[in-house]
Amino acid sequence: MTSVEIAKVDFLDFVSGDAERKEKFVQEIGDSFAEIGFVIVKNHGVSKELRDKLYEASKKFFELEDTIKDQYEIESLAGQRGYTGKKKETAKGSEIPDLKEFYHIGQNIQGENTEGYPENIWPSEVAEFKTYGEEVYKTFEDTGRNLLKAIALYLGLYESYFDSKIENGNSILRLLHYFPIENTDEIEDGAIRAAAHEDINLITLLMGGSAEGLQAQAKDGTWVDVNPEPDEIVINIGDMLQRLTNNRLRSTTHRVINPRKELLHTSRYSTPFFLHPKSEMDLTCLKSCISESNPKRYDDTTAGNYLMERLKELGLLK
Ligand SMILES: O=C(O)CCC(=O)C(=O)O
Ligand SMILES: [Fe+2]
Repeated sequence: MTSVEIAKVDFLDFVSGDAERKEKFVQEIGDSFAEIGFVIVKNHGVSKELRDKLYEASKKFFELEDTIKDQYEIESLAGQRGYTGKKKETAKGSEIPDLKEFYHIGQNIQGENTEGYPENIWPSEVAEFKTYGEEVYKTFEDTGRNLLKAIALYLGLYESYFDSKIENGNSILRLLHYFPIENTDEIEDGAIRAAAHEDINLITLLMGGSAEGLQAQAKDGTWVDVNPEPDEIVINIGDMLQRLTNNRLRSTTHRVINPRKELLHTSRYSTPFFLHPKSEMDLTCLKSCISESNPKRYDDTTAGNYLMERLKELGLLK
């Protein structure tokens, strides 16, 4: 059995202005997304300084008492903004809640057309949370737009194909904390940090797993460790892009496993950015991805309807 390689690429190759480097980048990420659904990217645009600042702010928030954090959990928002408490989210198909808590920051558009986008919630105890959260959100929107340009080229579409579809899209920045477990009696048998799941959105940009644990499932079922360097981010394909490309690009199942017993009492922090389009984006499978050997696998739908369906499955929307 050959081991599966997740491509490591340099984002500067895509924006270098050198056609050959650009073409190589497109091919490498596309092939890796088609094979394992993941790539690792360096020089992605979020500076070390900004990364560190967001991490500090996140740490400061999650170290607050649960009773304070609970004030930022607003049930009517279905987890789309603000805090979601410990052991609340259960992966699709799993019975046991994940060992995590998280905070969601969403799209912030000024003026008209804010329909469907609830306002963000900011914790008054950690003022920097808003400053750095918004800055990382914007940077990831830019990096994500560029990565989608590369993906469009790989698929034979025009480079800016996704631009209008993701402008002011419904993306979410998730500050995640896998909390320390002092005593294994506190956790249900089989509970892990994040049970096996697929992401719902177009692509995910994941920053700064402060500890190991992320694994992606290869086609043959084996679990592959995903361990980027601190200055790299992990990109993976979500279900919306898998659907649009009729499975040509893979939305790979992934999970975060628990550390060994001696390290269970330590935290793990990470920050995924779930890049979503606007709700009206048509997710009908691309004609170029349908063939006799790969017949159309999905019914036509829009991003908005698909998201509702998935949130209901997660028990977040009634
Ligand atoms: O924490 C990680 O490394 C991955 C998180 C993840 O997969 C998710 O929140 O969807
Ligand atoms: Fe995920």
